[in-house]
Amino acid sequence: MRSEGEISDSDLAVYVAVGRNVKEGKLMLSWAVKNFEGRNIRLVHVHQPPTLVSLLNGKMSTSKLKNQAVKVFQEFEQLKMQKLLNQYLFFLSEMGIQADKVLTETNNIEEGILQLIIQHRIRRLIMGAAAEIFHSKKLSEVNSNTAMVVFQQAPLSCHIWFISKGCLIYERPVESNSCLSPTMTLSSSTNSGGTTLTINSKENMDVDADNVQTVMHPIRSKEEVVGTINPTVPTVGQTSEDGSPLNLKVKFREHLPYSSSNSSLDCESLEKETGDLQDKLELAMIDAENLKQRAFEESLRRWRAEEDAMEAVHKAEAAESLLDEETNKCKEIEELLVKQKQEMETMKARHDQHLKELHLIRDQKPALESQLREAYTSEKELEDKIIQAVNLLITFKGTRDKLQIEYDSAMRKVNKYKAFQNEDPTGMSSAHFFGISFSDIIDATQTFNPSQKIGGGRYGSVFKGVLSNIKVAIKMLPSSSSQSDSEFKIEVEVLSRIRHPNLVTLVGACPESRSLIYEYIENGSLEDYLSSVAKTRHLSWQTRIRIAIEICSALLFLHANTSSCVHGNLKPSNILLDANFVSKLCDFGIHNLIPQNDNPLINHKPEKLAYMDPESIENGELTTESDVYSFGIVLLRLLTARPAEGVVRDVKCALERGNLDTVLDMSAGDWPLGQVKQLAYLALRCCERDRLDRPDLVSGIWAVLEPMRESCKLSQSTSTSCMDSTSQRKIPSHFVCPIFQEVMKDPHIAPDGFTYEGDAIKGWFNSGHMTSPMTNLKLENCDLLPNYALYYAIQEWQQNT
Ligand SMILES: Nc1ncnc2c1ncn2[C@@H]1O[C@H](COP(=O)(O)OP(=O)(O)OP(=O)(O)O)[C@@H](O)[C@H]1O
Repeated sequence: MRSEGEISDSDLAVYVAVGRNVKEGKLMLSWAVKNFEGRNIRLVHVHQPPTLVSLLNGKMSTSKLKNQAVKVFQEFEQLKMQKLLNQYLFFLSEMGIQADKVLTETNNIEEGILQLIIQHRIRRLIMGAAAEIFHSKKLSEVNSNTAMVVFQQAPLSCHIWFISKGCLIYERPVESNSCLSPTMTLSSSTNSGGTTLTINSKENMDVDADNVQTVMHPIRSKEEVVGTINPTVPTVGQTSEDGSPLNLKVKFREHLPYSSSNSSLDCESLEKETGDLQDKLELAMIDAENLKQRAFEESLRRWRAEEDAMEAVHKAEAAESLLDEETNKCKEIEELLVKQKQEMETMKARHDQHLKELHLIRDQKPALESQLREAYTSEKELEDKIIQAVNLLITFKGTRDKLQIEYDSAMRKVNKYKAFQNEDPTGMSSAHFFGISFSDIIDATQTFNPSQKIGGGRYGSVFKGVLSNIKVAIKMLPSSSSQSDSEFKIEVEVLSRIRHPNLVTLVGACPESRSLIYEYIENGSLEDYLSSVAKTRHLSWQTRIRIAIEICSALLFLHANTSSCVHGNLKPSNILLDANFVSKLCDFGIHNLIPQNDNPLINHKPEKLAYMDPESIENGELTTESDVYSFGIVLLRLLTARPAEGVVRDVKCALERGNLDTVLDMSAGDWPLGQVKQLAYLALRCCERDRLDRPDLVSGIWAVLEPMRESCKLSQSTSTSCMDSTSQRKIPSHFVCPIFQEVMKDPHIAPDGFTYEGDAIKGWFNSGHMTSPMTNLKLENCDLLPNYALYYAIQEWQQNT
């Protein structure tokens, strides 16, 4: 408790009543700080709670509003108020002033201010002089109902400053004899007429009559208050002519302090007073207009507030519908949950069922696994059986193919044998030689005397000898052959029937010793001439071309034969030259007497392999194209006399470089380069690795060689330079009949272009042949022409020798 006369905090503090107009409030605070430096500043604020019931304006009862919405609205208003006051506090704190605040909550602002003055024993109060819209520095009077009510009803001990736009408009100083007793209490009661404030104070009972009248009289309304200030103005209840309540503005300076001295009025003063009253009435009218304006603004504010309330109601309704929706969703979710629960239970039941089945399967697993193992085993067994069966099938197929080949070969031989049984073009029979015994062979070779040996290769050794006073060459085949005697005899019989001027004649055989007996050819082999180092035995280019033609003719004959005999071993060492340098092929068809298994290629010398068709080396198969390949190499050797290995490469290079003459064997004389080039290209084509790329013997090779025959003959007859002396003394080869092998007496030209002895060729045709004895090619006719030129040449040669 504070003792009487003791100065309290509130006695010294300056209270500043601030409203919603922050700008005005801050100006007031600035004024207060400036004029009351060092004093505590306290904010006075009356919070007007939201009047929901009035805002709703009967459109909706509060009961309809959810309590929650009301609460939220109130909290929102409180927050707004706090924010407002915080702005003031912050404003002061920026000036270094820590301020307090005193608050109250009531609908009536002036009532709230009065309550706070009394409650906090306020001695110094600063407040706005005008309503919010009327604030002005030029304001000369208090222009606010609130200010007027506070002015009128505040305890006289409270000094009040009325401020507008930061300027002091009016000041109500403290009455010298006024004081507020600490025991003073404030009671307020509300009746239908408005608020009544009563200050109960013993001391107040002693103050002068004017003050009592001002402060102690119950106040029923603002108008009544105003009316009590000046008895000359109209009293409460008075209305203006337009019916609006008269709200009279009081000019404080005129009325305060109030003077009670009334003297008798004379007429002049009465008129003056009437004039004053009229002025006041006009002022009151203006005030009434202002009030009307304010009432309109109030209505606007209220309308906005109503709008806000309606919005809040809508929000509340929306929230309610949202709530309903959420409730419905909740229900749906609950239903869904129930459904899912049921599904879960069903699934669980199924899961249990599956689990049971799984257990059952697990129990059966070992049995199934053993079954599977058994199945695997039987599958493997079956697979093995299938593989075996397939292998067996392959073996059977191979055997069948082999048998088929053997059968075909046998059939061919049978056909060959049959064909040759009917053929004996020369009328020569060699059958009498087939009974040659091994002892005859021993005698003929002088027991294989090495001096009698004239050759030897992979097909055995060759001895010269004499049988029945005939010079023969005996070829001793390898004795290890797996061929039976009967097979050997058949093959030999077939070979012995192949007769051609350019083939060495097989005259007999000894199956016992596996030996073949050939006519003896005097002049050695072509290899002897080509590889002669001393070049003492050289061949002219004409002879070489003729040999090539003869060999081609012999091959044509072999290939065109009904049994289509492949030579299979064509090389210069198997081309023998007789006394007239007529070439004769030996060893033809010998590969049929020595099966390939008995004659591995591995034993071949590289020089000999060079003549072999690369394809036949790879697959062991001999074809007519194999002979073409060998012929190509022989031809290249005739041209170059170079070793068989590398001759293809050498000639190719020379042709590419355009200097073929550098690789030619110049011991043959002056090669006709045109023909040589032609022959070189032909030979290279024969040596193509792919069989299909090689030329055909008839259309590709014979067609090139045949035209060279005549030119070659003419050159040979005119040229003597390249012929050795021995050959000049010998019978010219073209004087000899290809069939009889004798100098012709009656030479005739046949349709194949060759000249034969008249009787020999006629006998050939008469025995039913329509082919050439030289080429075995079919002849168009059997017309013969006497070759008189040759006849006279032979006559001349015979006379000379
Ligand atoms: N009928 C024959 N008249 C004269 N000499 C012959 C006769 N047959 C073969 N010769 C001579 O025997 C040689 C060797 O011939 P043979 O065919 O056995 O051996 P090769 O050709 O070198 O080898 P391969 O056995 O591989 O054919 C011939 O070069 C030739 O000199």
